[in-house]
Amino acid sequence: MTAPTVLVHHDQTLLARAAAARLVTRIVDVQAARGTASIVLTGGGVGTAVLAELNATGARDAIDWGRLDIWWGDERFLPSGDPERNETGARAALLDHVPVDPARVRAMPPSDGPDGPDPEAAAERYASWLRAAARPEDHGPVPSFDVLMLGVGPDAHVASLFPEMPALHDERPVVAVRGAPKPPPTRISLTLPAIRAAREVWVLAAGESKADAVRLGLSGAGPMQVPVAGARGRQRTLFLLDRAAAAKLPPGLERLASP
Ligand SMILES: O=C1O[C@H](COP(=O)(O)O)[C@@H](O)[C@H](O)[C@H]1O
Repeated sequence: MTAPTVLVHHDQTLLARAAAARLVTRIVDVQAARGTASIVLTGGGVGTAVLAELNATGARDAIDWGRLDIWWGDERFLPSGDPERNETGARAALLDHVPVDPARVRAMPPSDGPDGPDPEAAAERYASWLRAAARPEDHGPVPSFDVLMLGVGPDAHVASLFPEMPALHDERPVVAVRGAPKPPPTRISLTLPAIRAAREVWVLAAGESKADAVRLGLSGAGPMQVPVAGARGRQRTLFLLDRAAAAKLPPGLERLASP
């Protein structure tokens, strides 16, 4: 696990724009080196804003969309097309507008999908897709994602891993979450071991409501109480923040990325 680097942008718009530019560069670099790249999307305000900014930049055409594997870190377990699903937001912001290979876009199953309203079966199905995509050099049941993005809640949750919930102890890569404190209560989520399989983890946070969670996530707190504290990449961990989300960090921890 890597120690986080903290980059602070002036506001949410600049943060989303800069993260989108960083994502283009990373994907293009990986595709040039290895042929294909893999990313993991997040729901939430900033995560969706990054995808909209990516769609708006001409640089998006530098990506070979047909050679990009797209996964999700979590999903609200709702019917296909429900506006609250993270997949729905990602498709509207970006995926409906770029030439992705549909077979490489692995959304988490909806509640009206092949497993019906059984989130445990849906989680196991997603785990089987990840297992099938993992290569021997990944040394585990999930691929070594090139970039895994995470939003963070005011309660410090990441993906659908909420403080003190059993999913935080789970060693399986994907779990069903019932009784989430943030609606909807039933969700599917990658677990911390799956998140930590990523080469790069990017935590995205904007707004003053996230300032305490960000401070705790960088303070050495335990992931049971502060899930974002457990979100770390194998090669790199970035906390990409706006000023409001960084406002409670001790001085010197952050680097100003845009004035
Ligand atoms: O419910 C969720 O919330 C978090 C954070 O969302 P935000 O709107 O407060 O930024 C998100 O990362 C997660 O994917 C989502 O399911």
